[in-house]
Amino acid sequence: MSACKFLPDPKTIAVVGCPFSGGQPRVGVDKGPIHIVEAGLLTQLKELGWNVQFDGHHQFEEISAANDPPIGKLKNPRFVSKVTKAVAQVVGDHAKKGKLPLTIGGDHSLAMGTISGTLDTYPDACVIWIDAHADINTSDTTDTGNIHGMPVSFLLGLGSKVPEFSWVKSSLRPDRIVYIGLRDVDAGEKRILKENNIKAFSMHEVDKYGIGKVVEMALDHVTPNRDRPIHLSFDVDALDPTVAPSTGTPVRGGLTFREGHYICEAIYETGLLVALDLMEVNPSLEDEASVKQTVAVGCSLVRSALGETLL
Ligand SMILES: NC(=[NH2+])NCCC[C@H](N)C(=O)O
Ligand SMILES: [Mn+2]
Ligand SMILES: [Mn+2]
Repeated sequence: MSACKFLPDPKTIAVVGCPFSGGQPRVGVDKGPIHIVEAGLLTQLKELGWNVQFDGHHQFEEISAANDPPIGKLKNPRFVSKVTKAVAQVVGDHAKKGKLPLTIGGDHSLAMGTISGTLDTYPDACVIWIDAHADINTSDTTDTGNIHGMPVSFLLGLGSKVPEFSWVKSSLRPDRIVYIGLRDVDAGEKRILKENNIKAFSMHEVDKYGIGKVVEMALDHVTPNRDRPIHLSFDVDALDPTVAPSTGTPVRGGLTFREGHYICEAIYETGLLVALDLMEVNPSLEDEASVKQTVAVGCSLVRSALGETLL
């Protein structure tokens, strides 16, 4: 295992299971991590040569805010804030101990926490965000009020400040994040991407250049000298719904099975990966075969990002 330049031996993955759905309205995404672990992911990672540490899924019920009316348009703001803050702490602690945090969601609002934890440990880290969506709405631009559509704006410090989220590490620079897979971006989000010069490779660029070139260009943008720690945040809805059907906001025209895995393999090969998120697997959506397929593809994406090769 070549693994990561930033991690001491023995190479250890700290699995952070986050059964959380408060950043969006569809029930079931909180069951994602349980299904993924039950499918045998931890054993599979051990077989790749990793030490795997898992202290059980987080129990967020205790911190659920009973009285949590919207703040502006934001839904469940206190609950999302408390949970993601706890996740930031856990992810940051693991990273500071030289482990690679693997966070399994749960909805994508969790990335506010995971990336805050990464930035706290590696201030010059960059983020590669794989998604059908840009998740960069601000508290001002959001149509839905669902916080899973907003984590990136908080991390960049964009939009009106929401005191509830003042703990979020808003030190991410707009030139240290790059997107791949976008195809459902709200009008306000398009404006934000342009105004902040944020690099994004939509499915149009994947079609035009091919995934190999796109990943190379993405890496050239965020780490031209291949020396910065990488946080990979993978929303399973980046994949085409025929590949990963069980997710809350599916959008047709997505990444193929191989394109998704290629991204993960290529990022592993850089030796720069320091943290990984797998988000938005919802085992309550679609039929049993679809759930099995989505959980299996989630596991194999993670294996590819953590060193599984085809040969
Ligand atoms: N993580 C996700 N699946 N996000 C979907 C976001 C959809 C839409 N842009 C919104 O703000 O609500
Ligand atoms: Mn998405
Ligand atoms: Mn997302």
